[in-house]
Amino acid sequence: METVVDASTSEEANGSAVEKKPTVVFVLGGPGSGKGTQCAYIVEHFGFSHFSAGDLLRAEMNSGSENGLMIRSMINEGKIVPSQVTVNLLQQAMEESGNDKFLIDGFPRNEENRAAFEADTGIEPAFVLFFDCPKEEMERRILNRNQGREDDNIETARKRFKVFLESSLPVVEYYESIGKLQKIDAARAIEEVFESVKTVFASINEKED
Ligand SMILES: Nc1ncnc2c1ncn2[C@@H]1O[C@H](COP(=O)(O)OP(=O)(O)OP(=O)(O)O)[C@@H](O)[C@H]1O
Ligand SMILES: O=c1ccn([C@@H]2O[C@H](COP(=O)(O)O)[C@@H](O)[C@H]2O)c(=O)[nH]1
Ligand SMILES: [Mg+2]
Repeated sequence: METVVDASTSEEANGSAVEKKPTVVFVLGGPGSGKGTQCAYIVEHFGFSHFSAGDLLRAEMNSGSENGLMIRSMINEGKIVPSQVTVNLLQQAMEESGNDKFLIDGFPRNEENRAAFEADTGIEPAFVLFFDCPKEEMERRILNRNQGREDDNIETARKRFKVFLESSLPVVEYYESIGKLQKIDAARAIEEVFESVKTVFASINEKED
């Protein structure tokens, strides 16, 4: 199994060099909960590279690749693209970034995604941010987004909410069960949400110092 790693190494007590794994934070939350919006602020303040799995899939869909049609059909139905496609795109983006701190937004979407990422990269997240937001608010945000996304319509949004409840929430619950979940009330103004996010990242930085 290939491990995605930063080129840097650290010395073990016996003097042998060991690969230093990148820091990964998964950013989860329902459709329209504000993941992308908050990730942009985190990048500015804390030096992470941000990869939205949905954005990577949309870019792949528009690139004319052999997976393009399959990805478009899955996105328009609100379904989860096979893990290997998404994990490969994430691995490639991480490798090309030259960074060793990553925000992975909107992934893992289900248990299979979670297991595939861990198996292929050997990386477990340092922690998981979860943006908790009522469905009515997420629906309002999606329908007002106006970024030309084909899946921002009421019919697909409802399918995405259903998939979120059935497949993605169990992943959130898993991370809660192992003590890695940082839950944020996302039903507030953008700046207020970011105040809570900042507290989480600041306390993690303190622990590392
Ligand atoms: N706290 C907030 N209050 C009001 N509007 C917000 C807030 N956060 C984000 N928005 C707006 O809601 C819309 C959805 O936000 P964003 O794209 O960040 O969500 P997302 O979780 O990445 O959604 P998706 O899962 O569909 O990619 C955007 O138009 C954004 O400007
Ligand atoms: O890991 C992933 C992430 C996304 N998808 C598909 O893309 C759309 C849109 O995702 P956003 O995070 O809202 O940008 C999502 O509904 C899925 O169809 C995916 O399959 N796997
Ligand atoms: Mg997004």
